[in-house]
Amino acid sequence: LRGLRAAAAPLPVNATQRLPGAIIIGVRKGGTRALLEMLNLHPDVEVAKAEVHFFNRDENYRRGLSWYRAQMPVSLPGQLTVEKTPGYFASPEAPGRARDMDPAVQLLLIVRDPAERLVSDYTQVLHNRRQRDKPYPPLEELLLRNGRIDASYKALQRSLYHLHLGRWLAHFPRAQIHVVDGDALIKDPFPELLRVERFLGLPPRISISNFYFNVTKGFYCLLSAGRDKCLDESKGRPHAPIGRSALRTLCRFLEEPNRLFFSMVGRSFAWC
Ligand SMILES: Nc1ncnc2c1ncn2[C@@H]1O[C@H](COP(=O)(O)OS(=O)(=O)O)[C@@H](OP(=O)(O)O)[C@H]1O
Repeated sequence: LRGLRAAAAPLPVNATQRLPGAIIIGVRKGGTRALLEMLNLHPDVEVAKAEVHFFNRDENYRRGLSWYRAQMPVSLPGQLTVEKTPGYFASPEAPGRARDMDPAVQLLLIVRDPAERLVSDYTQVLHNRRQRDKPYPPLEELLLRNGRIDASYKALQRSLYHLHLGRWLAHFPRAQIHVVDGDALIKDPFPELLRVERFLGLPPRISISNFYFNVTKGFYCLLSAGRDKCLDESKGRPHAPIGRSALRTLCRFLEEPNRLFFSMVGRSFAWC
């Protein structure tokens, strides 16, 4: 009955759908869903539940900002609307289009060890192929050609963070992009969330008691208003295997791209 009453309660007159004030632009498999759900714990934040793919898909972009706004949740004045589409980060068109929408939009980029990210990316594609009874080559076949890294492999391209960030920095100042450490978010999410709140100019409302480690899931899950939420089984899948020598070759290949990324963001990460 309480649920029914709540559903029937009229919305305040100033409740409406608004364009996002902050966007989680990627990276794919970096922890974008976890970050969005964690931010949603904040009372001043409303999030778009589904990925919108507005700036990276022409067929959506052509529908215009009114279509984009219609994908957003209802919010009150003073609340921040947030959406996440990991495909934005590597999209050549997304940075300019996002800037055209709002040059002041706040950007969140969650990164993760790029070798680990690549394996996670491969594992997701493999899973989707298997669901449709379609074959898919082993990871090493896609990653290596004659023992050398095949730089055209899409999942590798997506791990070259410096290339993609360079395009965003051509349209936005560095200070407008907050980098979240995705590996830290897995191990200890609360400190990362505190930094995100601060960057977004939100009062600190997310508390350590909103998080608990779920041993069965093997990840932190969320507690809010007596409700318990873990991410679904597509997050935290066992990764496909990669041989030690292939991993070494990959890590060596990533050294220079990682170094370039570190100098762009002004910090370094303990990656492979
Ligand atoms: N709390 C919590 N629970 C579950 N999973 C968590 C969590 N925090 C971060 N992660 C990591 O999020 C990874 C998936 O990233 P994304 O949500 O960005 O993936 S996607 O691009 O939207 O498909 C996913 O990657 P994989 O482990 O490779 O599946 C998780 O490691």
